[in-house]
Amino acid sequence: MQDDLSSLVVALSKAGDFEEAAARTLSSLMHLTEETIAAGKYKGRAKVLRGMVHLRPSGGYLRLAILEQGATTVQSAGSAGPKGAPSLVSATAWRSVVQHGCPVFIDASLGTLRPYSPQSSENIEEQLPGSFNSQESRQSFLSRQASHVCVIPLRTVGAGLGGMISLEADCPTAMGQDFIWRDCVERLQLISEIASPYLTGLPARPVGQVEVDEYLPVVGATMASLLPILNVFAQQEESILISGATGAGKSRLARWCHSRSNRRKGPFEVLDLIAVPEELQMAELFGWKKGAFTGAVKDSLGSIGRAEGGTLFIDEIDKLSLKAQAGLLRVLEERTYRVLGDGVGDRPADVRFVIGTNADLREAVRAGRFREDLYYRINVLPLRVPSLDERRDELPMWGNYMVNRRHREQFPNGQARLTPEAEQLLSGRKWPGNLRQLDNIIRRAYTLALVEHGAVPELMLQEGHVARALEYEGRAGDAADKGASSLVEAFRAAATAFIAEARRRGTPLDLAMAEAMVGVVLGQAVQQLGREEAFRLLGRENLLKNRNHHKVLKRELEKVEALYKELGEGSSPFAALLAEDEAA
Ligand SMILES: Nc1ncnc2c1ncn2[C@@H]1O[C@H](COP(=O)(O)OP(=O)(O)OP(=O)(O)O)[C@@H](O)[C@H]1O
Repeated sequence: MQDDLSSLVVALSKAGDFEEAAARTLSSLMHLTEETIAAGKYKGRAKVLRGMVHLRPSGGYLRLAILEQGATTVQSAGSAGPKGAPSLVSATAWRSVVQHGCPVFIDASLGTLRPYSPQSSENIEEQLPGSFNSQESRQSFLSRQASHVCVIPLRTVGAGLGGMISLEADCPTAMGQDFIWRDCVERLQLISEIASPYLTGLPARPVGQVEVDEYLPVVGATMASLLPILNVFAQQEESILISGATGAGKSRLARWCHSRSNRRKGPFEVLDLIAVPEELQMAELFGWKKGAFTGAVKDSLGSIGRAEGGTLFIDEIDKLSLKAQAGLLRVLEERTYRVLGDGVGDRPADVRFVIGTNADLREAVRAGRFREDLYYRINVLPLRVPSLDERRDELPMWGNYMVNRRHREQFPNGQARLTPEAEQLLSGRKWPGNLRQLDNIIRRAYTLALVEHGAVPELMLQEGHVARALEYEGRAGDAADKGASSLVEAFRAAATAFIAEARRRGTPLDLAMAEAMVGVVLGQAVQQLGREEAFRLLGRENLLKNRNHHKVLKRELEKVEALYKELGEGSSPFAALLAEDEAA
């Protein structure tokens, strides 16, 4: 063992990248496992199948390497291998090492796991947790002949759990019995500890040519290192959890995953929970039959039904009510769902889920707002989208891409570019609002450039254009970044709610009703601030001066009134105001 360890240390110190370190480590671990089998009662009856290194620092997957028995190089996320993307299900393994903080032995045939404790030889056996009860993870192990699995936490210096190593063996005769893991686990742990700094510290092997498309048009160094994992995730059937700051590009990445999946010919549906009131979430998810509740005038498909054969992206998952969480968990586990008010029974859910969040779901679990079993169930393939500030090398490329994309809407064969000085200006500042904020600045700068140069096919965005766009943003105050995007968000939320209502009703809602939004803002402002202050704040002081404000307020509030009536909601909260104005 001493010699083996010395040669492992030498090999690791020479390793140039993560893949090489993973191959050395896994081959040592598998070799030790084989020796242990050969020395025990399962000699000749057990086979070591493969080992995997999963790097999962907080937030998401970073790297994955798989060493199949007999191979000398790892199959990494970037090299899918002859059988396509490697199957990755590790929800159970991950959950158990996080929960127990020690090696865990899984008996996949029996569906049980045992945390290893050196102090006690007691076998405290547990049923495999949540996600495993669904049979899915268990089936995944069994489908690759893995009857027994040993999972070892991968610790990083000072940073806690950085990932795990799993070793899979095939030994049907050991079903329900203590397999060999207990005999070698401490040595397996020692090897893993020695390898940990190399596995977590070495860079990934550079990927070759990166293919870009409209959903991921710009790939800098940070995103390039995530692409292999993303590629593998895209091709799995399990749920992907995409976390990241607002505006960082989660929904585009979800689309990218769909476009690279086997379901790409199917629909891509989005359910943005920020726009769906809690009481409508179940209906939005599952759909309903006519008469299922008041207002359900005809049958309607829910998001799951509409995503049949494709992908459903559920954004802002932390907004899901506890009741709807139970419903979603059932879909994920059973792969069936029931339409509200449907007496016929369950329907199969042929849908792949991609989940988006910018909230800390672990915190939500701790606070009791999010079900722990659902958290682990959707956390099978986690990915954290880095913020724009974490991938600053992309800034000039994004700037050019965004301006050119806009320009080509007018001039399909034209070109718009940023000057090097303008690029530098973008690169020199922080982007708390991420891609969305950058897009807004580029849009403003583009308009300024058009005003100056006219609509010409070849357009240059100069430093001055970008500076003025930034200045404009600055003038609106430091809170502008947040304010502008949250105001847009608020409008977007209102629009999504409008669409959701139109769908829920099953009867057409006239688009003209959306115009009532102006009246809602105006009415609300007048109620909150008084007439004069409200008109001043909303830039309509002139109406006060020429005494046209009564007429305008009346016109806008009538639209609101009509909307309330149409929706069967009775009088609007501005009815008294309207009566007042009519009397005036
Ligand atoms: N591939 C892209 N092409 C062009 N613009 C993009 C792209 N990705 C992101 N953006 C810009 O960034 C904005 C935010 O992108 P996206 O909606 O994907 O982010 P998000 O992380 O899902 O945001 P949120 O959490 O607020 O829903 C887009 O509206 C667009 O302006």
